[in-house]
Amino acid sequence: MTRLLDRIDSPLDLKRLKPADLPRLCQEIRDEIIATCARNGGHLGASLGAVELNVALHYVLNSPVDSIVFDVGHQAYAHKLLTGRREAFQTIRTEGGLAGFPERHESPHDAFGVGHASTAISAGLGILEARRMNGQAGKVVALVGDGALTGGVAFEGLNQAGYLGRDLLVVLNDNEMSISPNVGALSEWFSKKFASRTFNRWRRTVKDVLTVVPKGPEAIKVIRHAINATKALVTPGILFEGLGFQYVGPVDGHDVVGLVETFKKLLTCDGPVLVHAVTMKGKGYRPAESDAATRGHGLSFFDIATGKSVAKKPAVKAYTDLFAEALCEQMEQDKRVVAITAAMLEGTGLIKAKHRFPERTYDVGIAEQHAVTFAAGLACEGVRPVVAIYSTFLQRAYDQIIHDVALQKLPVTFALDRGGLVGADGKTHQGAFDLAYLRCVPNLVVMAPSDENELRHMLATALAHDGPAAFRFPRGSGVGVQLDPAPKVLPLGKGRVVRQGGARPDVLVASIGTPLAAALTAADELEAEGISVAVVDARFVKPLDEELLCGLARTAKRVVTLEEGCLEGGFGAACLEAFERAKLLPGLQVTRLGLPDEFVTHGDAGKQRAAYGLDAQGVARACRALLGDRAKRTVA
Ligand SMILES: Cc1ncc(C[n+]2csc(CCOP(=O)(O)OP(=O)(O)O)c2C)c(N)n1
Ligand SMILES: CC(=O)[C@@H](O)[C@H](O)COP(=O)(O)O
Ligand SMILES: [Mg+2]
Repeated sequence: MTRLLDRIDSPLDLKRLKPADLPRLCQEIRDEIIATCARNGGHLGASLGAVELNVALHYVLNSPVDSIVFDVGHQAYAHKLLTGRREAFQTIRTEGGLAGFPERHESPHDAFGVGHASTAISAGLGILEARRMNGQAGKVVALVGDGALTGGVAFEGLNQAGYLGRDLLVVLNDNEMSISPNVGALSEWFSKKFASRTFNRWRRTVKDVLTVVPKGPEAIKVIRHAINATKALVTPGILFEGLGFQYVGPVDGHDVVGLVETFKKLLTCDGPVLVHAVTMKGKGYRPAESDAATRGHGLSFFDIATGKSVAKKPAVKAYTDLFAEALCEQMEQDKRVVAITAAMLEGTGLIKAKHRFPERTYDVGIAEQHAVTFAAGLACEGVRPVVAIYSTFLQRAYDQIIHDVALQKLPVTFALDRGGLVGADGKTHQGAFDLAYLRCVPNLVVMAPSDENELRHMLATALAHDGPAAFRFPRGSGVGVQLDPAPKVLPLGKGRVVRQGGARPDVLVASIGTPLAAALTAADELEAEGISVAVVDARFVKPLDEELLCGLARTAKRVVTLEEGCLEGGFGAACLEAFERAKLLPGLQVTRLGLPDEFVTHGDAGKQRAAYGLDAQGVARACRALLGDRAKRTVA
């Protein structure tokens, strides 16, 4: 039997199906998502859980005249399949293939680009308002998860949407999960939904009774008051009603035919409406349903029959695990140390701390801004908070870092995971900017470890420092070095010479963070060609070891700086500023290696490193280029 899915080249084809065909289509979409994620990895659980919501919305809407604005965008796989990208879907998250998240340039049906959480309501409202101003038609639906609703910006959007009273439809996709089980008072409030089903039944009964009892105005007032009072006790709806939304729900988010009926009705309503759909993360695929926080959220390659990963197990421990162990070690020794994550217990490794020190490990929800200011408050009272957030997500909390922490010199430690290239998640998730965005903040110490030992030492250094400090480390495996017996506190602002390169090296390679390994391999290669290379591991971007770097640069006259971060304002830029201050410019030849001034797309991080010249060959090439004819002669 041919698949219904194969007949759908655009949402218009979907509308040709009968409602009764939709459950079969949903099953076909699920199979396609599972098969593709098994090959490419991807956000399986969120996408499986939102199949019916995607299908029903496209069935009733007229995209791209009408827009679905996704939150995070990791639940949009069915949307991609229904909007002319069925064939390309198998390339998702791979080099040159479809992005894992909605991207405006990829399709006119991707109304808003996304990857970070909590943006859909604000963006959707903006789109709707612009259409009103331009006299354009087009409905707007914001599809938001319960996790995303723990981010303050979602409420900022609700606040304005309720006030403006525009016809925005917000679909709350409530699976009681963020990546881990959703946390917080809001999440507990939502769990009242089951009680609210009972309430809805009771309200219907009361309405039936009211049709038969005599209707004096006083009696009706009393009964209405009683209904509202009861409702306040049992439904999550009053929260949204208080914000000016009409609340509908809870509805079954997997009943595609029911959803079509509900959406049809709600899209004719005036004013903002929030429909509360109850779904299950990983729906329809047992391994993802039963292990929603890990297998259900995001996976690399897996075996469809068992759901077990078939990705090669790395021989060396990941930096994330090492960081988590180092943090537990510090928490063990110092009761003042607490750990904070913004909904990323698994991703940051803090789940280890949560198990060992539940009272001192906080998951604050997808609320990076709050995480940082909460840490600032803790630090005011002598607590030593370690805020573990991915480099890309800490961008959310920039003013909090500056205004709440650095300005007051509060001893908060920032552990930035996923610093540098991240691979398949692409543009929205690259840890490209951290060194640049942190370096310009006064009072902040900024470090990047080159291996596992350095990471442990930098955590100890940050905690020993009476002020704010940050260090960033990459996604993936460490180098595999033997661990020192104990972490050490490093001298602030001091780099280390890892390779002397003789009394008069031909080139200085100044490296920050894990690219050091590439610098050392390049130096070996160049030495075999008769080129002597000094290699410095700067350790600190701020304070920068200007004395060391300028001293060596003065001798070598040629410098290659190396970082896995943006060139604009990053480590290399810091070195240039130092050289300028030391009056070494002009007179010094400097090549800066790093990420270019563009958003780096999804692909294989290793290949991307090579393409940007950040691997050993790239470093060697840059050194040879600085030596020009001399290098050519030596190589010849
Ligand atoms: C600002 C930000 N912080 C953290 C993340 C990482 N993250 C991706 S999905 C997710 C959970 C989202 O939960 P929810 O919105 O309920 O969607 P679900 O996965 O349950 O469908 C988190 C924390 C992110 N994308 N953006
Ligand atoms: C959707 C999202 O933002 C995260 O789930 C992200 O994909 C995490 O990726 P890793 O934890 O595998 O780096
Ligand atoms: Mg959720």
